[in-house]
Amino acid sequence: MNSKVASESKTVLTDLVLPPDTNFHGTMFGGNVMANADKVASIAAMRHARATVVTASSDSMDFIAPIHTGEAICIEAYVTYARRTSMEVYVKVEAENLITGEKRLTATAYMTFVALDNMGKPTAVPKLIPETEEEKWQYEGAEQRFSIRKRRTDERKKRQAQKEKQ
Ligand SMILES: CCCCCCCCCCCCCCCC(=O)SCCNC(=O)CCNC(=O)[C@H](O)C(C)(C)COP(=O)(O)OP(=O)(O)OC[C@H]1O[C@@H](n2cnc3c(N)ncnc32)[C@H](O)[C@@H]1OP(=O)(O)O
Repeated sequence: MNSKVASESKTVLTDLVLPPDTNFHGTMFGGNVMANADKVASIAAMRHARATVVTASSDSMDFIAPIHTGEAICIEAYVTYARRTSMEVYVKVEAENLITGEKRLTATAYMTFVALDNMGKPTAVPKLIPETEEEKWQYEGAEQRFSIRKRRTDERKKRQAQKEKQ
């Protein structure tokens, strides 16, 4: 299967944060941030795979700073690593003060998507070629993040199997 460069998957969304998107503090609901991040990241994964995808997991999403009503939410995502059928996607969420132009980092996450074929079964995706320094740094860290994720998944499967035996 062909290889693809990371920049081919890059996906960006900018939206205005309005009162219905926000909570009692006048800042954007964390759940809304996560839903938007999932949407942008899934587009990045589909651009890489050129297939439909499902979200398999999301590593912890760190909420670093709030996004206020009237600011823009800017989300950027790209594929950082491709395994056989799964892809790791890095998502970065920033807030932009539209008057001053100041941008702040507000959240980051690594999400994993699995490409599916027409039968809904996992299907192979192209390998990833990192080009920029940041892409190479992300690519090199992916193996370690994968092993942490795998340990978590294996432990869950083991506990589940033990429960089913009881
Ligand atoms: C005009 C018409 C156009 C039509 C065009 C329509 C386009 C419309 C597209 C919509 C797209 C929107 C995107 C929304 C995204 C959701 O909202 S999806 C909804 C939420 N997610 C789900 O419901 C997923 C539920 N989970 C599952 O279905 C299964 O667990 C999975 C993820 C398919 C994996 O199944 P499995 O049996 O474990 O498969 P298995 O073969 O063991 O593993 C497959 C791969 O998954 C990986 N994996 C499995 N579990 C995990 C895990 N927990 N963490 C990380 N990786 C994992 C494995 O490592 C493996 O990776 P590779 O080594 O192959 O690279």
